[in-house]
Amino acid sequence: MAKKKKPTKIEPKKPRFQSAKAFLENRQTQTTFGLFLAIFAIFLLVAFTSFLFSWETDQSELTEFTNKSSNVKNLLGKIGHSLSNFFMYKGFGIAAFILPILIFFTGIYLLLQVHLKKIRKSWGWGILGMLWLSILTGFFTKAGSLLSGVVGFEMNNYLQKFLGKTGVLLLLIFGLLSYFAIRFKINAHHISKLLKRKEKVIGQTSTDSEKNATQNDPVTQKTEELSLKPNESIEKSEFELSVENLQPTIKNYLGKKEPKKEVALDIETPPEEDVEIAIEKIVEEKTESENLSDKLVKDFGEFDPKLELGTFKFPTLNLLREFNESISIDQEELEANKNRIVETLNNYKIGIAQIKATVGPTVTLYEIVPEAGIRISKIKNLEDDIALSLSALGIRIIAPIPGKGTIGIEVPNKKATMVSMKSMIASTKFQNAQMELPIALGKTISNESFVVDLAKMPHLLMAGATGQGKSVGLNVILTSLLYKKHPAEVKFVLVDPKKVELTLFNKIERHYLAKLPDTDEAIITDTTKVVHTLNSLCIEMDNRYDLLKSAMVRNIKEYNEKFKTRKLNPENGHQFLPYIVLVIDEFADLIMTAGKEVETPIARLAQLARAIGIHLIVATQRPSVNVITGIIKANFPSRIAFRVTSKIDSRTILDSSGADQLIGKGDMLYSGGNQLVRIQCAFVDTPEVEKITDFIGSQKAYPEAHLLPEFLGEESGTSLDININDRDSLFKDACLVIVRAQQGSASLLQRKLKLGYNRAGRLIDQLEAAGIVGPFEGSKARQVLVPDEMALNQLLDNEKK
Ligand SMILES: Nc1ncnc2c1ncn2[C@@H]1O[C@H](COP(=O)(O)OP(=O)(O)OP(=O)(O)O)[C@@H](O)[C@H]1O
Repeated sequence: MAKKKKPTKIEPKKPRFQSAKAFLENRQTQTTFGLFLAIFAIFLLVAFTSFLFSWETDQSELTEFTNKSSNVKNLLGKIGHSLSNFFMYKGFGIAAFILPILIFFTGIYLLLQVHLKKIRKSWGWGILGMLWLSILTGFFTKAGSLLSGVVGFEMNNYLQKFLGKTGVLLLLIFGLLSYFAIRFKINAHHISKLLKRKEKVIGQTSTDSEKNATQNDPVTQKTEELSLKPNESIEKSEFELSVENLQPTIKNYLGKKEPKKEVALDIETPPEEDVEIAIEKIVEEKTESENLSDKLVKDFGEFDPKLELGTFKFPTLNLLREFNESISIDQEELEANKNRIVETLNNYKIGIAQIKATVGPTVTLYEIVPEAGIRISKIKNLEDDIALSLSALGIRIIAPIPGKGTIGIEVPNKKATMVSMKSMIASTKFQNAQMELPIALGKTISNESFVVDLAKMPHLLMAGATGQGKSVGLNVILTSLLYKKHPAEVKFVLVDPKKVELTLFNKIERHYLAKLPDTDEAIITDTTKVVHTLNSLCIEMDNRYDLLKSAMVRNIKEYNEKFKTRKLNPENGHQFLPYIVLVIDEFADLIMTAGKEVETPIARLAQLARAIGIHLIVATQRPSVNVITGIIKANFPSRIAFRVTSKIDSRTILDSSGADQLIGKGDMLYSGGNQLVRIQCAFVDTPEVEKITDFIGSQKAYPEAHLLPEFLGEESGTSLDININDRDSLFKDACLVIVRAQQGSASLLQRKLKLGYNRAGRLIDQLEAAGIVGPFEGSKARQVLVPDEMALNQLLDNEKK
């Protein structure tokens, strides 16, 4: 639409006109412009009409345009007069009246948002008409006449020099006839038909005998018949019909040397010269001048996922506590540490060229430039000795500091400074973070706020011995997201086997939590539900991949952008996809009770879920290899280690030592792939979290928590008539374990076969059905009914018969 209006302004290749284009396509702009054109057209019309009567008297005033004392008679003043003078006198004479008409309709079309294709055509014809009319008027008038205007007269004059008067006249006639021919699609047939119609009218007044003669003339009769509309029936006498059938229609075609095939096909058609083919009017298929989704966006604006909770208010900063966070630099402490470092290194014959201290919230980094020729590994090997001589816990030596040619020695401060959540949330870095899921973790050693994007991580593994700040860390992550993301944009799935850590988030269930259908509590505390939820998330993941595929995008961000700009039809199942953050506290506990049943879906999610916006945060107290298995580790490139008790644990989490030298209380190492960063985790207290969840919880919420797809897990069957073919693939192994141990317990199977509780329970049921173990006996293990392996084999063989 706008293309026509101002083509130069919306040149699509030039992105700098993007905003101008948006401005021109804006509904309000178009309405205003349309109104302007309509009013301007009326202005011109009045001015032109008035000009017809006043032009001669007003002519002298033209030079006095700015002179206030001079007046014109034109109803629309000097401007009206000047415009009329320009378009009529100097332009096209009375033909200029076409101009306001064209402008008026353009304005109306813009107002009504009608397709502008038609008006484009009208402008073409209008301008041609204006030229033609002005030449015509110029033909009959003298120079200086208002009828033809200067343009009309001059053009006429010019043409006459080449074509002569008669030539110009013929040209004008030709112009007029071609106009009718093109515009109204008039051809020779129409004219002949018209003439015949006239004849017919005359015929109606003639005598009966004449009428019969006409009827008997098959040619006339046929023409008339065909010129009738198809639904107009005419009664024919038998005579007429027989005459019609007798017509040797083929001869006419042969005479015209039509190709044989066509003759054969058209053999039934009446004589050609009289047949008029009714050409169905070509209906031009409606086209849209702009992309429909653009139009939708223009009319309704972009889709706003936040609209349903449009009044939602983000938690305010004053809900968070303030601490005294100014780091006090203890000059004496610094000096003493420096002296001891220099001394210790000198004892080992390591000379120092330069030393620099950076005081962080919990540790101070001494950056050392050793003298030339000193081997870095030598310093690294002296780590324990230096720590001893500095008599401090948690010395960490970074040799060399990546990206710098220096060696770092981190020494804990005597007095650690707390990093409050408030300072993190208020930091410009967090506030201005253009991230999908920004997390304000804490402050680095150089006191910089450390903000990371969970969406880029894309999953986070968190470990640390008990009491070192893991739960606080999880709360920091969740709080960061609550301060930055609208309930429509992110949903949490919380797994908390300890049942205490994340309970506070229950208050925001209908805002931020996701849960399985038909469950009461959104926060998951029992293992069976965890397995179901993980499998349900896998289904959600598959569904989301299908959506991405059908939308032809690569990730959730592109998908949501496409959805927002209304390029995806909700009727085809498309919807705005919120990010899903799955938080699992006490992962070790889960792995112990459910084993592979949780490991497999977690690994699957971790491997595939990044593109579709499902992110995992897994926390564990026990960073042993049977909890953080290779498969889990491989899929969690981002890891956080709080203080752990051994170097081995540190290696399990970070693939390097260091976490064992941390000082606890939120002191942590963050590994985002290849580099370790020491961070003092922000501190958020339970009362603070409570205030935030209260603040959010008291606001208008969705009717229910975000529902995950239903997962129909195979519940542990209790029916004893289990089909042999439906048995678990590990049934044989389970039989052997039970018979050998002579103990019918599910936990034995769990341990020996590394199974989850559910599966082990199912196996026991199958064993009972097969008569290998006895019925359930409360807390006691079931009785084993098969004494040894031989008896077992016999039993199983008998079953097959
Ligand atoms: N970032 C921090 N800044 C200051 N103190 C902290 C920080 N994080 C934790 N602490 C202190 O450590 C204590 C224990 O933290 P937290 O409850 O997070 O430990 P945890 O690792 O979750 O322990 P557990 O595994 O037993 O639940 C807190 O009560 C607090 O006093």
